[in-house]
Amino acid sequence: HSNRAMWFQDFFPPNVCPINFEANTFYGIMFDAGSTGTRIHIYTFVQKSPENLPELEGEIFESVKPGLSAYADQPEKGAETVKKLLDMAIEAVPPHLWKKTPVVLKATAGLRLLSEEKAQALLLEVKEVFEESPFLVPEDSVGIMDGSHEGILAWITVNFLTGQLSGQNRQTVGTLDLGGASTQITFLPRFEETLKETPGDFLTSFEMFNSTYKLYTHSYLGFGLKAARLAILGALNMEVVDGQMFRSSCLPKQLEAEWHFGGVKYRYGGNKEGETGFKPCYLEVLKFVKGKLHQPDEIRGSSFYAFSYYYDRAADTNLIDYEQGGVLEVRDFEIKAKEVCDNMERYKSASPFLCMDLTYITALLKEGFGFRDNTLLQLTKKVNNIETSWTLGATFYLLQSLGMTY
Ligand SMILES: O=c1[nH]cnc2c1ncn2[C@@H]1O[C@H](COP(=O)(O)OP(=O)(O)O)[C@@H](O)[C@H]1O
Ligand SMILES: [Ca+2]
Repeated sequence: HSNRAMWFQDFFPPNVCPINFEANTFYGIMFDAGSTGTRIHIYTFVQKSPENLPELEGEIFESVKPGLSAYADQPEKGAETVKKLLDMAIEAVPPHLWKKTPVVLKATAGLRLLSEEKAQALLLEVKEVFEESPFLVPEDSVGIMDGSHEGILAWITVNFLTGQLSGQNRQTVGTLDLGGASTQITFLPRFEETLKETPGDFLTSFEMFNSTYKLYTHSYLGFGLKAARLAILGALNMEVVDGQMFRSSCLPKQLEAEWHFGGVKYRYGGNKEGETGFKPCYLEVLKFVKGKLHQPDEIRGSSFYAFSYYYDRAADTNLIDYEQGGVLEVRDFEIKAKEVCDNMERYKSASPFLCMDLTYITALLKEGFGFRDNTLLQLTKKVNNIETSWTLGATFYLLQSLGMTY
């Protein structure tokens, strides 16, 4: 890959000069194998001049459901879903750049929760799909990502996209990611006190764009939204007896239904005779959340970027616009949880879990992380038309390791 300036490039506007265009555009393909879906991110970069960092020009994004972990017993079928997405990259990347375009897949909590054997079988099939493709397949192109990397890379993405990693006046923002099976919190501590009171494995130093950052980050496995539902129902890690019913005051009274998760069938329903509504639901949820998470004092007064299921549930209940996102206070989730849980009949056409999900989010923020009622959350799905996902941070890291950027 050559990024040397060509003597003639000043004679053409950059978008017209064909040689210039070809020499300076490159691609990176990053797969996110999440617990609820698999996603492809195809990033385009342009190196405008040899002395500057490549600029991110755009992204093509597509996703499929369910995630790889749903194919635990059919790894070939799982890899087939990856191949379908990879076909999009064949369309998107010009053929002469295929060999120079790296492709990587990182799996998160869904595969972390599978047995080693089943997870490896899935990853092996995916690796074969990559090897058969025309793209550049680096070492370690397929694997399970460390939870701490998930948080750090999402933090890099958001702070890069909001311009906090370059120029002066850097004011980085913390990030909150709520997945299906795990949840992450990441921020740059400002106070010495925070570093002192934080367990060592919650702090990670890394280098990016010629700066070193020491971040607070932690991934809580089993605290994603879907895993939390099972825990709240009391069904997590249970030997489910055939036909056993799990009931909760967070569900509509008359509800009785089935849910398939991790290859197990669960029957669940409302408290037919007993209580329902926000109060009993919050108490149920607290039993699962309280005392389980580290609470750094410093975050109480700062604002955070929040995405994934925080975003989805806020959009589902019109707390924010689905396209634009918006700014909320922590208490807005509680107000909405009360409204939904105390009027469950009115909301049951949406999702029977809406009350439980909103109550869990409220409890996670307040009692889990220890945020204040008025802590501000910036709900964001895209910045400058780029998805706020750890995948962009991971792609920077990949390009850096391949010597395509620095
Ligand atoms: O790139 C993305 N764009 C939009 N939403 C995303 C993206 N990546 C993840 N999500 C959201 O993340 C949530 C699901 O989490 P995921 O399946 O990644 O679980 P995990 O992180 O626990 O493995 C959903 O709310 C989904 O919409
Ligand atoms: Ca995720």
